[in-house]
Amino acid sequence: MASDTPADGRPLLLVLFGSTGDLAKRKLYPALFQLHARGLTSKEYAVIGSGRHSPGTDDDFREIVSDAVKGAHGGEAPAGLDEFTARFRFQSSSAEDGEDLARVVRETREGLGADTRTLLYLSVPPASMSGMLGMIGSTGLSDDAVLVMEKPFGEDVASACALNKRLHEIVPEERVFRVDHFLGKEAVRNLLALRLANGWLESVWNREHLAYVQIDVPEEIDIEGRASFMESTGTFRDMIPTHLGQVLGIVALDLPERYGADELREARTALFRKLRPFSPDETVFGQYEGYREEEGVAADSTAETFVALRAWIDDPRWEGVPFLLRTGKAMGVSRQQVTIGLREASRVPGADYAACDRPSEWVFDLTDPPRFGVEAYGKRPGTGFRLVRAPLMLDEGTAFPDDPPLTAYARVFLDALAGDPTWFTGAEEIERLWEVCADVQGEGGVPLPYARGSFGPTAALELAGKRGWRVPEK
Ligand SMILES: NC(=O)C1=CN([C@@H]2O[C@H](COP(=O)(O)OP(=O)(O)OC[C@H]3O[C@@H](n4cnc5c(N)ncnc54)[C@H](OP(=O)(O)O)[C@@H]3O)[C@@H](O)[C@H]2O)C=CC1
Ligand SMILES: O=C1O[C@H](COP(=O)(O)O)[C@@H](O)[C@H](O)[C@H]1O
Repeated sequence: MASDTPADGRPLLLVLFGSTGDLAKRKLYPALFQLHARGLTSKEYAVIGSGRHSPGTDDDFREIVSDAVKGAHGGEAPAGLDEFTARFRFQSSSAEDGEDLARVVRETREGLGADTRTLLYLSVPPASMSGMLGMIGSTGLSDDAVLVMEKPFGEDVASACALNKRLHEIVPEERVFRVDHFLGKEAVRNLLALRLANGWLESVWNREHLAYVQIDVPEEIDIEGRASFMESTGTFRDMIPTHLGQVLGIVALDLPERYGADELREARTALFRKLRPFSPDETVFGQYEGYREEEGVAADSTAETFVALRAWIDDPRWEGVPFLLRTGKAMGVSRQQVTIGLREASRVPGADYAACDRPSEWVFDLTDPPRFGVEAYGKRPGTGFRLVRAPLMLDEGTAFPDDPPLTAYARVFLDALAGDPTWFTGAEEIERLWEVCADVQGEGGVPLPYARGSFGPTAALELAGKRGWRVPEK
């Protein structure tokens, strides 16, 4: 396993399907540039962007890439940008027609050298994955290539199983990397590291000491032009069986005896088998006010832009501990936070607990750069014996200035280049997660409206019970 090493000396050809999409522009190009700037890619490499609609000439495409990288650098061109974009070109393709692309790939590989490694990255909507795989197989594009596939993997149990079957017809599992970029986040990996490295933590990581777990990913952004994605996929499928489900897996799994890809996957799969199927009675779908007026959205759309749910794990470690999951667009704040609430100590008469409105909580910020905090209470200096919040915070972004963290997508690329599957998802766990979701999918009916800038419908606030959701700070 060589997760932290740059790609070996072999030349690299990256073919990016969905290269004009939101993900490519906001995350993939900046991430690739981060690796390029740090010398973490192969020395010799080329990128072919693809999609059904050409953005124009290769130079037009390079401008898209260039703008995306500048966008991630405060609008300025970082050093080396031209050298980076010069490696890009565009070739159209679709599920029906991939011959021109296959020819360009062959020519580019010949130019780079016989030992060129080819990485096919599918950043296309879930409904188009299967057709694209058919084309990739029939044109021979998949021969010797590594396939990297975006989430959500399928749209339900049946389509995920069918997609896995189709995938294995064209490439063996060793060459498949199913991305869930939350598993690329330093903070998510750190969650596992903290559990592995701190015996005291693991000894209290259970129902005796923990009262609840909240996995909260509110987003201030609305759909920002991604109408067709939201209309066809919705927030539930976009986020729950994927990112929030995977984070739940890392929080709740039984620690494996070895740190390795198979062991971690098995531990998550075992946990997901114990995850009780989500119940429509404990799930709230919402849609922000004004969503139906967005361009490309149906006037009577029932797509949910928000979901909150309470989940349970049927296992002695977690019996009675609610796992609260929430995410949505156009909400009051942007955060990616795991909050673990500790059981409250009994209160000692005479001390002033007035400021202790919440129990002690461990708070993990999953954003780049990551932060980990303990919300504890201590004595307020001065007269009396008044207890106050005494938060302790480790900011990993500034803690290691010589080695700043890579973005989640830079890690995803780096791991795929190094052939390290440890932080990618497996077929079985994905299929199980869709099973857990089955009773809720399609049961949402008309989602409840919520005001832009709020924290979702009232019914969702009530799911969290008397402690409520930890309100993420601005
Ligand atoms: N945006 C984000 O923040 C994130 C997105 N993702 C995942 O990345 C994938 C892409 O999302 P995103 O970029 O937002 O989507 P967009 O709708 O913004 O872009 C989709 C891209 O795929 C191409 N595409 C669309 N339909 C087809 C088709 N039928 N066949 C081939 N190509 C097609 C589009 O080009 P053209 O129409 O020219 O073919 C476009 O380049 C999705 O699976 C999503 O879940 C994952 C993490 C974050
Ligand atoms: O996969 C997705 O994730 C993003 C949020 O992740 P981030 O860490 O990249 O901000 C979400 O906005 C998007 O809708 C979803 O498709």
